Amino acid sequence: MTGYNSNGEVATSNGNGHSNGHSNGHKTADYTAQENATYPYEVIQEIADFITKGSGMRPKIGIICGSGLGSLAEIIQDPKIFEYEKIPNFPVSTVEGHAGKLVIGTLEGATVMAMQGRFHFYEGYPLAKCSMPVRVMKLCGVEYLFATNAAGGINPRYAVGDIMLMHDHVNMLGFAGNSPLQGPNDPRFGPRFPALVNSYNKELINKAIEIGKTMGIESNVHVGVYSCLGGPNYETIAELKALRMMGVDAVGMSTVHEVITARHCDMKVFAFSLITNKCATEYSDKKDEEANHEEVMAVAKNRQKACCELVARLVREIHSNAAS
Ligand SMILES: O=P(O)(O)O[C@@H]1C[C@H](O)[C@@H](CO)O1
Ligand code: HPA
Repeated sequence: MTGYNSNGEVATSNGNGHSNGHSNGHKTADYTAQENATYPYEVIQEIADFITKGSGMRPKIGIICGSGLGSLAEIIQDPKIFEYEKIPNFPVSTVEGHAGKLVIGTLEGATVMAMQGRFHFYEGYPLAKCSMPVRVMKLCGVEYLFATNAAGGINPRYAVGDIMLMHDHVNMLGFAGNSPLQGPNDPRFGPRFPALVNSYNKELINKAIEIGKTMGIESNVHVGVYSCLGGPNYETIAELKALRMMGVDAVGMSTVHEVITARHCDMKVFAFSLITNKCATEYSDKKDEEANHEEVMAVAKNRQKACCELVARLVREIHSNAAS
């Protein structure tokens, strides 16, 4: 099978389907040359076949779990679990709070696949590689992408633990000339120049607002604009001020390239940020106002129940509407 080895060269996998180039047990990013970052359709198809044949399932909804939100995948029943390391040509997760497992099974009657662990630009992966699993989902049969993330709240009205339903984004990596769609375009995935207005499905946002009301958390649910920066460093005060002036409500290091890839191949997208920290937009010497990953993980753990419930109820809505 054709793939890429850790030097970015075209490689042929061995008998057990491994060609990830990380056999020494270290979880380090599998560096791939930029020119090889766009996976050919056939390679994506092989990965999708590996998953659908291995699980005997064709999921309709794909879920990407954000930092510390891997428990979203633990509510899936009768799961078939694939470790990323065992999936041919799949990258590996290198970040704490991203387990590196693909979980396929049933949630509220629907067949879903969830990524417990996503790939970030700061891990050393090109954007096309970060969002390649979205194309795998598409060829597995996924029609709806749910993407979740941990983010810093810039909107002063947001509190730690709130949920922001994404209705738009500002693609800062795109401003810098980076896109997951760079390189040759394969029209079997989508058009060369996709439009991104209305990327976030309004019907799903409205349903999620209603679900928030029935959960009694309506005052903790917002609708806002997310921006992705490259990371891994958190933002400076000047950057946060600039983002706020641009209309950004929450900032993180993911999701946008996944959404672009999903919209390119015509998936319906629902995404939300869990606000894990408030971003200071004024200068201060207070150490406790500095963002840190431990706090992000701790807040995510505290709020995982509400996040799981929101996801499960929205999946139920989609499934019951499709069945009726
Ligand atoms: O994968 P997400 O976007 O949820 O993770 C956020 C961004 C960084 O990876 C990390 C920073 O604490 O959390
Ligand atoms: N900035 C960027 N990414 C984040 C943050 C933040 O404040 N919190 C969680 N992920």
